[in-house]
Amino acid sequence: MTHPDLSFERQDDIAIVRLNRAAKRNALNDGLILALRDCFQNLPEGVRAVVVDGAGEHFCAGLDLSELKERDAGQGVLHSRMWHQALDGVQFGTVPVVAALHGAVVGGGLELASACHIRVADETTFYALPEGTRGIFVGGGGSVRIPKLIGVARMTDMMMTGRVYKAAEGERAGFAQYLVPPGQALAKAIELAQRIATNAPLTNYALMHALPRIAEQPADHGLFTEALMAGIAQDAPAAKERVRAFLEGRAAKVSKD
Ligand SMILES: COc1cc(/C=C/C(=O)SCCNC(=O)CCNC(=O)[C@H](O)C(C)(C)COP(=O)(O)OP(=O)(O)OC[C@H]2O[C@@H](n3cnc4c(N)ncnc43)[C@H](O)[C@@H]2OP(=O)(O)O)ccc1O
Repeated sequence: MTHPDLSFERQDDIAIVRLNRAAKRNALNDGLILALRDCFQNLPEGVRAVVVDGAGEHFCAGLDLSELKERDAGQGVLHSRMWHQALDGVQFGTVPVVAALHGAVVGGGLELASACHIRVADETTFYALPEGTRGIFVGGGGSVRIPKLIGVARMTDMMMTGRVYKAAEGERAGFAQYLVPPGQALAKAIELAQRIATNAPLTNYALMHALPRIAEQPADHGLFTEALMAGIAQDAPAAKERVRAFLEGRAAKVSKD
């Protein structure tokens, strides 16, 4: 994985993917979005969870606005689809992704954070969607993902008024599941990723892929899918070993596959 603005660090079963463009507050230009897409499409074998964070004072300042001015409507649609590909790769990829947030999580940065499965924010974090006040629209899947975290009404208010949510209010609104002291988001995200990496892969797969789909389905479809997942999951050797270990009062032998 080689891109000057995206770093990749392997730590045993987990990987840390870092936006590394601090001088521009990790603003996402086309090169960086494509690098992110390629990174999640080509995770090395054995990576069982990923942490995404940003270098410097901020997680991410969103779309690189210097690239916006050159685009017509048709190019804009394709650009948005490119972001969708990249961020779908985060949400619907192969392994769980934990976002470590600090400073600005704005615009496309919030879209990236919302594609992750768990968000840890430190107390310097703030959330905003400046798209509305800049005369543009979200294009990285935000209109689909962000209302699922905070609701349509809050998102509409943020986009219409430019409202900024500070860390604690943002956590209460639903942006983040964990709020930690300044500078501790990465350590907490790594701790969570390491814990998640010990889950049975089928469990993580079901939680990443089945759960959000079930939540969208009419009740009878959802219950049907849930029953299938319940049956498949409990039949997996990893599940049998883990339940047996609990009943026998010993540590489970955790397999790597
Ligand atoms: C429409 O189709 C789309 C849309 C999208 C997604 C859209 C969006 O993301 S819109 C939101 C864009 N982002 C912003 O409006 C935030 C702008 N930045 C800031 O408000 C601040 O920089 C800050 C993040 C709060 C940080 O403040 P501070 O620490 O004081 O840093 P600055 O001095 O302001 O900036 C330093 C340096 O970085 C450059 N920079 C910052 N943000 C951006 C940016 N978003 N784009 C480009 N450059 C940025 C800033 O200009 C400074 O540069 P210097 O050269 O002057 O040092 C998705 C997909 C679609 O299809």
